[in-house]
Amino acid sequence: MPLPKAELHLHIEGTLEPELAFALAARNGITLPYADTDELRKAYEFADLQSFLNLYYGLMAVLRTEDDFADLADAYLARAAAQGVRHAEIFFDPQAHLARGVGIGTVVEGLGRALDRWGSPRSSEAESGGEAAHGISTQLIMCFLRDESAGSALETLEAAKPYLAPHGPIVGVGLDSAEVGHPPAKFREVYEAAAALGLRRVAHAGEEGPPAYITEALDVLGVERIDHGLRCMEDPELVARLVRDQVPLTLCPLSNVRLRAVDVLADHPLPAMLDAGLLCTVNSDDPAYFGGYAGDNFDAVREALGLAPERLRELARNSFTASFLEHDEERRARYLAEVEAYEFGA
Ligand SMILES: Nc1ncnc2[nH]cnc12
Ligand SMILES: [Zn+2]
Repeated sequence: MPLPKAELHLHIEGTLEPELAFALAARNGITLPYADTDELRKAYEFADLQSFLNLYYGLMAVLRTEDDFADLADAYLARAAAQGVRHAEIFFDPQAHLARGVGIGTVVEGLGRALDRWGSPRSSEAESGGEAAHGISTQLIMCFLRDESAGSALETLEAAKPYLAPHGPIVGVGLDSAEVGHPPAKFREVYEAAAALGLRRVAHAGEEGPPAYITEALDVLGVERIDHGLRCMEDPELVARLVRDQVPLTLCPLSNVRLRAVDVLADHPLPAMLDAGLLCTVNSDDPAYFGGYAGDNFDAVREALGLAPERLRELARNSFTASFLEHDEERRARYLAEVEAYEFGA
């Protein structure tokens, strides 16, 4: 049985496996610029974030209908459940779909169908095929593309209004896409508007961009978690602040290797970050592209960095502590109790 965990940094579009991409392309009459899944997989050699983003946005062409988004989320949730994920706060990129004529309603309604299906225990599946016996609680976080304009982000927030919590599944806003040259302050106004709507706030910062972007995301955007935050380690004062305030960092170790933020996993600063007292979590980012889902990331850091079982338990505990479960503290307590009761090697 895998260690129970929450996944807090997961782009649903980044769960599009090559097999599903080809199936959706066929369903939608789209010709992909790759002969087959092998050729597509061979293209997953990334020099940096931008080279990944180019392929990632291109492949999204196959996502057109509510059914496509439902199938995408269904496939992710099945894999995540099998790897011990109990709760997932899922990013999506509405602007990347709107640019192709796919409205936010299609995306959210489609994703929502799968999220609802997985929201409760699935004992019948466990009985029939040994699949995960538990459901997954989920929330959606809509990300603004930081290489698009602030005005476009504001329009996107406006379009999302029918789907916001507490009536809809969107609980928060995030900031993703090409980081360097697009500092957080560009999005001050839309984050203020999001706060006024009662939305939670997170942002990618310090993945490729400098530690100053992390500080700016905290000070100007008022974010509650930093996505990645890897480069905080270059600024001891910033580390001291993140430790003091216990600001969660949603690290993505396999992503960092594939996008060349670190050379090899054995060089990842995760152990030093934990030793410093940072509230680290381990997540998969874009698992279809980076070689593994949440549990695979846990396994990889255990092997490459020699993390002891109690360190892994700390990471799992942190994932629930850092999750946006304030509306359901009973559930959070139940998940945390599962983490404490988990027996390694069992
Ligand atoms: N790792 C990442 N960084 C920034 N934007 C992204 N969009 C999807 N994955 C991303
Ligand atoms: Zn990300």
